[in-house]
Amino acid sequence: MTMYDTTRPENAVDQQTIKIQARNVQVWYGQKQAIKDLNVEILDKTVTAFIGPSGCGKSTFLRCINRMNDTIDTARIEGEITIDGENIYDRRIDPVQLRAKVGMVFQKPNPFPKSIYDNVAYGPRIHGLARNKAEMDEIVERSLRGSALWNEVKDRLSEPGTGLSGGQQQRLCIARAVATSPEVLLMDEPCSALDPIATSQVEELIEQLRQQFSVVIVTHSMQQAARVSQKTAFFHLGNLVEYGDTDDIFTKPRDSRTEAYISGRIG
Ligand SMILES: Nc1ncnc2c1ncn2[C@@H]1O[C@H](COP(=O)(O)OP(=O)(O)OP(=O)(O)O)[C@@H](O)[C@H]1O
Repeated sequence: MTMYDTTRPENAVDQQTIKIQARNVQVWYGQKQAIKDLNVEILDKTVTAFIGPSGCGKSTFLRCINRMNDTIDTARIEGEITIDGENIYDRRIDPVQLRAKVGMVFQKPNPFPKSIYDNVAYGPRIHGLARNKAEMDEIVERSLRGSALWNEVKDRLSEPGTGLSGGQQQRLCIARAVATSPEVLLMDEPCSALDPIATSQVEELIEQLRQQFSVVIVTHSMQQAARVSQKTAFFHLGNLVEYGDTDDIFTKPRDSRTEAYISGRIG
């Protein structure tokens, strides 16, 4: 008997296509190294959880996958990250286009100070994804349905997104991220500001989203990692210590540091 439930049938990995590949990735903030020689292959149509003690580099590596670290002056990255075989740090890649393809949801729901409709329409508008109002309406509805929010907001699309509850705001942010039809969705502790009911709604949503694309989630909750992910990566002091099937990481970790973390001895 284990303390983590990894036995749900949907936790079986049924897709083996590599979506994201990182080779010899190193990241520095000024003189301080935050990621040390990281290699990993992240699968398509799979939820991958990043776990590990605070400050071990989970968010740093997550932000490498859509080049959000480009916005931090002191951050410097070496090595290679490819998505579908294409190096995302190539000079020809436009980071804004990349971020439409690799969406991100943050810890704290951060809707724009705009209407619910305009929050979702924002990305499609700047990327020219709709030719007319009818097409935009369709994208907004599809995205809100996809983030399990449509029924709650369909009669008040012109009201401010900031007027929704915390859990609704986070689902609005997920709708905003999926509106540009991304191929990868990065989630940095997406439930840490939510109550248990909103958390379970977002977790159900994650399971649906991974039918369409690759989801990578940073979480401090090992129960959550066990519930939502099929693959888990354990980080410690800037190293990716162990990566494998979630069931294996939680039931028979190979590295003593992983074992110590999941059993609550380091954290
Ligand atoms: N903008 C930044 N400037 C300088 N150092 C940073 C910056 N962001 C992160 N760091 C440092 O890089 C290291 C890794 O941080 P990171 O946020 O990636 O860890 P984490 O595992 O996501 O932590 P947490 O679980 O607490 O969010 C830490 O030592 C942190 O202090």
